[in-house]
Amino acid sequence: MPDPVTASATPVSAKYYAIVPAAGHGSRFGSETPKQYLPLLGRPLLYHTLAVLCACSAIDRVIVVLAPDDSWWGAFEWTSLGAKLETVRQGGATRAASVQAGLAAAATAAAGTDWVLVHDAARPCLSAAALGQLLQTLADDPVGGLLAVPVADTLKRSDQRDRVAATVPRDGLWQAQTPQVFRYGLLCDALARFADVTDEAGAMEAAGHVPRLVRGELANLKVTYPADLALAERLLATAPRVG
Ligand SMILES: Nc1ccn([C@@H]2O[C@H](COP(=O)(O)OP(=O)(O)OP(=O)(O)O)[C@@H](O)[C@H]2O)c(=O)n1
Ligand SMILES: C[C@](O)(CO)[C@H](O)COP(=O)(O)O
Repeated sequence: MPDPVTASATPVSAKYYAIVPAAGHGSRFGSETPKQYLPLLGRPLLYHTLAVLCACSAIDRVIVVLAPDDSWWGAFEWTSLGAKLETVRQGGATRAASVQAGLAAAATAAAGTDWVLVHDAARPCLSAAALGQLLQTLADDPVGGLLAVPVADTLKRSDQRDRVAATVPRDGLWQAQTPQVFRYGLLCDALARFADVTDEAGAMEAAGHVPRLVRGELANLKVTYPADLALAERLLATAPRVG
């Protein structure tokens, strides 16, 4: 069966670069060890995140953005993930700044029409199927888009005493995930102009583009609080993502 990604109509010359911002401190998680290095099924959480990207045949390079003072990366063994992996120690004060450092690292080789996938270090449960679906759906897209899931719960807005101020209509609301995949040149331009955003799609929207929402999986959760790590472990234990 042909690879659903490489068999798409994207010109063969278009390359795919993955950027993994991994320079956060995990303040909401509250651990001394940054959450991306916490153990998950015997390996650092970040290993699982990178394994799915490194195993994807369409992706040419996987650029991990570390904090300049990161003292954790060197303590682990990453060579089994293969030759696509590289690091830059230029993470910034915000996620957007870290992503921009990754984009700069790709600059010497990347063409404006190449694709760049940005994927949170803190999302270790991305499945190869969801990644393939994302790339296949966007293959002919002029702009790009992101994995997301439609909001499934009733939404409440709170007042300052944690009492309900309003019920918010959820029609048309989605939870944004990563990877977020955009044309390299468009994303560089958008983030250079609009860096006060929490995701790449936000910068693209501010620049006047209309990112496409591609339905993902709830299992692609972001490890934000300690309970998320236990959930991620159960998900990965019952459905390994790679190998
Ligand atoms: N200055 C920053 C901030 C975040 N990130 C990365 O961006 C992703 C966003 O996830 P998030 O849960 O917000 O991570 P943290 O910023 O580490 O967490 P917190 O906001 O709780 O401090 C993570 O992979 C994180 O490492 C980054 O590379 N550089
Ligand atoms: C990019 C992101 O994962 C989309 O859901 C998310 O916004 C990043 O985390 P943060 O908590 O907003 O920093």
